[in-house]
Amino acid sequence: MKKKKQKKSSILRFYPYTKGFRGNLLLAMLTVIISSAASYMTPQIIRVTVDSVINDEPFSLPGFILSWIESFGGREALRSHIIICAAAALLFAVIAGVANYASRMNLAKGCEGTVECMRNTLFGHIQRLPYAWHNSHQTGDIIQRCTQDVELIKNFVNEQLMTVIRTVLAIVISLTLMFMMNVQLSLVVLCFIPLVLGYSMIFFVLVGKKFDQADQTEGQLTALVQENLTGVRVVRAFGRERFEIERFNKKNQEFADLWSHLGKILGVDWGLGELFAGLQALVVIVIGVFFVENGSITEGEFLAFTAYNSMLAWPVAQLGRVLSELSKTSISSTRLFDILDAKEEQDKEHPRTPPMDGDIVFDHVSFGYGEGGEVLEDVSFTVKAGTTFGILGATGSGKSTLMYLLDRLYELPEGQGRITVGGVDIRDIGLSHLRHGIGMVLQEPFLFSKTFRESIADGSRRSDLETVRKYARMAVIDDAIEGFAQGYETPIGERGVTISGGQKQRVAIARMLMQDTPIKVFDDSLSAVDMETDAKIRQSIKENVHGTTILIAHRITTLMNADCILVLEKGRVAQMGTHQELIAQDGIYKRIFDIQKS
Ligand SMILES: Nc1ncnc2c1ncn2[C@@H]1O[C@H](COP(=O)(O)OP(=O)(O)OP(=O)(O)O)[C@@H](O)[C@H]1O
Repeated sequence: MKKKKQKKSSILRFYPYTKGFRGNLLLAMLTVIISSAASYMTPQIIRVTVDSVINDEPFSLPGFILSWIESFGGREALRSHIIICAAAALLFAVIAGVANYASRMNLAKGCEGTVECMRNTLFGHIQRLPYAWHNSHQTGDIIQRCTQDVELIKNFVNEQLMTVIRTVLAIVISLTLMFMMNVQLSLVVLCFIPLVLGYSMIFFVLVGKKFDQADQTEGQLTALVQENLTGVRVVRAFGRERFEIERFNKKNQEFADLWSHLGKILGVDWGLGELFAGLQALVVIVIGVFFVENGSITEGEFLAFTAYNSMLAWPVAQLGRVLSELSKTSISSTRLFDILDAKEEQDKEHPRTPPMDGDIVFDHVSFGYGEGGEVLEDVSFTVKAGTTFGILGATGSGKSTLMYLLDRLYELPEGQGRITVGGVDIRDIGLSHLRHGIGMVLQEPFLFSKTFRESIADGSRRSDLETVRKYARMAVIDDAIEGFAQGYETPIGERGVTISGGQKQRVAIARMLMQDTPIKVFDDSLSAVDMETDAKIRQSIKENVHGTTILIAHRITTLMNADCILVLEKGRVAQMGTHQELIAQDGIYKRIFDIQKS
């Protein structure tokens, strides 16, 4: 089999997200070069001051600087105005400072803009990913990828990439200047670079496992808190507080131990880093003094040399850390591009937009979710336009799967039957058109954190109170909402009032009814309301609602008035007919009816 081209974490893949901020990023790079170059000029000023201003060595400077010094009065003028040398050092320090500021500012703007663009793209992409993809990925993991992984990449560019650029510049600029001053002493410094770099990289690769462990423990700690808060009711009901506190304390202790252990290891690294730097300085000083004595280098050059040597030590050690952290960033970018590479839901090239008020036909439909085998086997039935169609079946018989397929939350593969609405295969219908034509209320509906009025009007063009109340009355929830102090303006959800499962279902029913879709699906959505309210809602829907209605339920009373009832058994059609026809047969429907009647 041809191997799929691996392109997941290539750095070039970030390029499109920099659009609009490339100028800032480029400026950041240019100014960091200026800042680095300026800061490496100070040792040169010291060298010239010592050798050619204080002592009598000839000036070793580019021609244009020499002619400027001559026009000013030469060596003597500088000697009597030594402040000029100090001012030159200050000037370069100011240039370095201003360039550094410009670099930081542009980098922050460029990075934030790029990351904002990435987050928007990610979020938009996730909205368009198939439901199957969402079902096969953990929500917590997706959130972590969109937040922490994006942040890690941002920090890498913001901090570490700049460290790489600065260090490479430091090595190139200072070594060039050092080689220009003395080749032998430069070679001594050069020998230390791979040593410090290698040590630092090996150290951080070894310690990297501990960092991963600390990350994982942090994730577990967060998950533990999240689980505890979500399941607070169970914790209280079962008196698990002490157990939960002990569990948290244990994990927290593990986390703290890991970090204090890491602190010790990092302390060793800092200590060894200082030792390396000291050793390097010692060698340069000993050899340098020897060279000064035998006249190989001047005093000024020696001073400049020691300055460059100490300026190099720390960035080189940092570079080792950054290079070893690159693998962490590359894991994060692979995790991000895993999401971005997932295929979005797609329409056919010329999607059709037929009226959605026709017959719904399931024609020899078979479907399985993957490894678990077939969930639906050769299912065929017709829901006549404008009628109420009931679906009854045991738990796991495939009732919801039928609706997922109708809404194309899962795509029915070619060759496994057809589903049509008004004679048009749903695979040919535009996704948005199809879903706008089908309203669905699930057994455990999700309500956003809004007021009752906003929740019911969600997705509809109108949101005036009178219209909202009309649909709330249909869903038999109006009285309950009016019972709250703020009525329809009462916020629900995390920051608002907590409502019962049955109230939630009825708000969701009102929301779906208000969208007034030609097809309405109630997927076990009356399961949490009492029998009396169930009957009232069905009566109200019968009187007020037009279009095709599909009712999925376990209770026969919920379905018995439907125009046609399908009985599903282990993914197959077991029976189909009206309530009267079905109770007249000796089948599963009658058995359930008898059980529920008694
Ligand atoms: N996303 C999924 N991935 C894999 N298997 C699934 C998925 N969703 C459902 N199933 C399996 O498919 C079968 C049918 O599930 P489905 O939800 O359609 O049944 P149901 O009749 O609606 O059940 P219930 O009455 O409990 O809601 C079950 O065995 C279930 O475990």
